[in-house]
Amino acid sequence: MALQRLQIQHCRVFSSLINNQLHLRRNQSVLATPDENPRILITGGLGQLGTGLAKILREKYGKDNVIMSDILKPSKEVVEAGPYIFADILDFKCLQEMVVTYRIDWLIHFSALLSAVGEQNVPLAIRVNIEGLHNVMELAKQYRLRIFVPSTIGAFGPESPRNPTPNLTIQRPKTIYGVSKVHGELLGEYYHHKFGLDFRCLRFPGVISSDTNPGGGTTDYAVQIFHDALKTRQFQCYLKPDTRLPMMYITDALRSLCEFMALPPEALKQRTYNVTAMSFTPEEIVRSVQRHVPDLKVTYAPDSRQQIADSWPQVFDDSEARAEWNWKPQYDIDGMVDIMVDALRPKYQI
Ligand SMILES: NC(=O)c1ccc[n+]([C@@H]2O[C@H](COP(=O)([O-])OP(=O)(O)OC[C@H]3O[C@@H](n4cnc5c(N)ncnc54)[C@H](O)[C@@H]3O)[C@@H](O)[C@H]2O)c1
Ligand SMILES: C[C@@H](O)[C@H](N)C(=O)O
Repeated sequence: MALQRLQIQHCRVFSSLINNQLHLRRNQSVLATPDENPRILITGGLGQLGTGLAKILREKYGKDNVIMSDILKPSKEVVEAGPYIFADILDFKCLQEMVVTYRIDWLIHFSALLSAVGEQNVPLAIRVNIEGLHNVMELAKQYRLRIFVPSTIGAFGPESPRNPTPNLTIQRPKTIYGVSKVHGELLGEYYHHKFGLDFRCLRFPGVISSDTNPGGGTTDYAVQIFHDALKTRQFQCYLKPDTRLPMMYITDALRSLCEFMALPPEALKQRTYNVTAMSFTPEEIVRSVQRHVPDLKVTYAPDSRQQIADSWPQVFDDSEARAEWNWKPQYDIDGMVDIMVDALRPKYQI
């Protein structure tokens, strides 16, 4: 099948003579963001969120209707699961070729450097998180795509109310990650008002999952604790024991995204919503994990991530998502810990 032959390929420059406006006119009728059977492109698809989302969307919309892209070498499992294409988010032509070739309707933009790694390489974070965003936003405008760009609790700063942090409040983040996310929120809303772009954005808290390694965030201690507890029964936490942060189990996070993306445009009163499920501190998750691993020993050695965490929301107010499109999480801290331990226990054979 032609589609299968295209699964792994380096993107070629489609044509130096492509006229974007001509494409826009030709494709307007066929790329009309259908709600029932959209063709979906996920950028940064091999990360923590993309891996799980592709499975859900492929079950719902069909394997060949969900195109994964990233700059990482894919595993055999990824290749066999459906179309995967190498695509650097900084390469506009490459992204454009994917959108045209696969007749994409929805673009889920996950390529990013997260908060802690972003602080280690600010120029790269600016390129990937801001220039990359400009590329996908422009593509979505030109080809009339429905576009999802995740934001984060990291889009707030110490001047924001931290307990709780409402949907609309002052945003003065102190990381390049947060600055790039506020830029994304504002640019998306601007494109929506100016050009009618169907831009959608959820601000996620720390997401906890078992099937991929997290990509260098400040909340990732809440994933690492499971691996260390099951493997060595010892865990060193880089945050202080009483650092409270909003969190969410991945099943809830991805369900919120799928429900939000499936809403008809007229059902949305706003374009950017807070979503969350729980808030806890390191000492609270330690107690919950100790229900399964009673001899777990924990030490605390705060590092530069403490300063980031101290500037972020402690409790996230997602009442507007709950009221306006019925968002409701299913996992609390103990429910999340039970499922994480069940999922990871076989890996460490205890
Ligand atoms: N995981 C969380 O806790 C969380 C919380 C809030 C928001 N988010 C947001 O969700 C999105 C996905 O997060 P994640 O946890 O899956 O991150 P991740 O770090 O696991 O994945 C990001 C992916 O982007 C890819 N990438 C990096 N540079 C790229 C480039 N030049 N071109 C193309 N791809 C590139 C990486 O290879 C990686 O697979 C991000 O925008 C992140 O800010 C995540
Ligand atoms: C919170 C979220 O954006 C990510 N997990 C980070 O800590 O950077």
